[in-house]
Amino acid sequence: MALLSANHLKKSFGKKIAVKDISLQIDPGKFIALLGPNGAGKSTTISMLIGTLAPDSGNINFDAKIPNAQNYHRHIGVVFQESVLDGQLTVRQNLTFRAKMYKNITTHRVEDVLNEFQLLTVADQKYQTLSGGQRRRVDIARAILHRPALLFLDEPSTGLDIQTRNMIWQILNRLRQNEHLTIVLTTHYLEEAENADFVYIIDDGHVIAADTIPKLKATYAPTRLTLITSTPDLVRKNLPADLPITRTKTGLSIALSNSMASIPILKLIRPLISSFELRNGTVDDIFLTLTGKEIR
Ligand SMILES: Nc1ncnc2c1ncn2[C@@H]1O[C@H](COP(=O)(O)OP(=O)(O)OP(=O)(O)O)[C@@H](O)[C@H]1O
Repeated sequence: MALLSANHLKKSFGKKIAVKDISLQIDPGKFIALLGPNGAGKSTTISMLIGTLAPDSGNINFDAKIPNAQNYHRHIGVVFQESVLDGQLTVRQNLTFRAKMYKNITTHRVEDVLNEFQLLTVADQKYQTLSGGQRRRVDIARAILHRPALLFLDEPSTGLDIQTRNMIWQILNRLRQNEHLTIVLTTHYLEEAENADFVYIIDDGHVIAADTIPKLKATYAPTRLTLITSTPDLVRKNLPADLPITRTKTGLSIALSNSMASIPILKLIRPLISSFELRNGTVDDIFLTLTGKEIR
């Protein structure tokens, strides 16, 4: 049973149709990415999923364990693009204040989370004096304090350096493993979507593809074997006729399902080529194939 499913969501702001038709399903324990360029409709979708914006049409269904909207917010954590914390309060005060909004969150839990997010050294520093990466860690710490089943992250890495991004993902992956946390991420960082269990590619208010990364790559961004040769016709004659081969300036290019499939091919034509190149498909290639444009 899906934790959450959305069917044919649509949302306009005046004449602007931000979300035209988005359906998606969030299964427990999974890491789901909504990938798309600026303005694709990701944040608007998240706002509808978390209940802060009502769709014009379409519906959202919750798992039976989350019977009504009042209960729903206890099961979710949200990290918004803009922080919702008080800059004048310290990190510890912000988290303690948040903890008081829930029953059963002990001081011990606040300290554990500070420790988990490596924030103890800045715990008594005002939030507004923190670096961007430290702030983001506090934002996420706030969002998971009440142990939500489902965490929404709206472009959490924008503007962060690679070390901070890696650190945040180490913590999130630990939470996924230890607490079975389900994550819904919006991003335009292709490398971030690469680790997701399932990806919805969104463009211009629509889901234009939805699948696992390996399946999306196989369909829209195959591994490509490029053969450098001065005798392309001869090489072609020596290869199975059903291979998807195209001519290039310097030889031939073959689309493959995976890199291992190149081995028998290379064995067949080894004496006829001067060199070869093997390139695995990327998430970038998927987006390019689907939309004809780069994501950023
Ligand atoms: N409150 C609003 N009023 C008018 N237009 C809006 C409003 N919110 C969003 N839009 C428009 O709807 C479209 C989708 O916006 P949305 O923020 O959902 O996209 P996004 O994919 O999250 O983009 P980004 O990655 O830049 O956050 C954009 O063209 C945006 O300008």
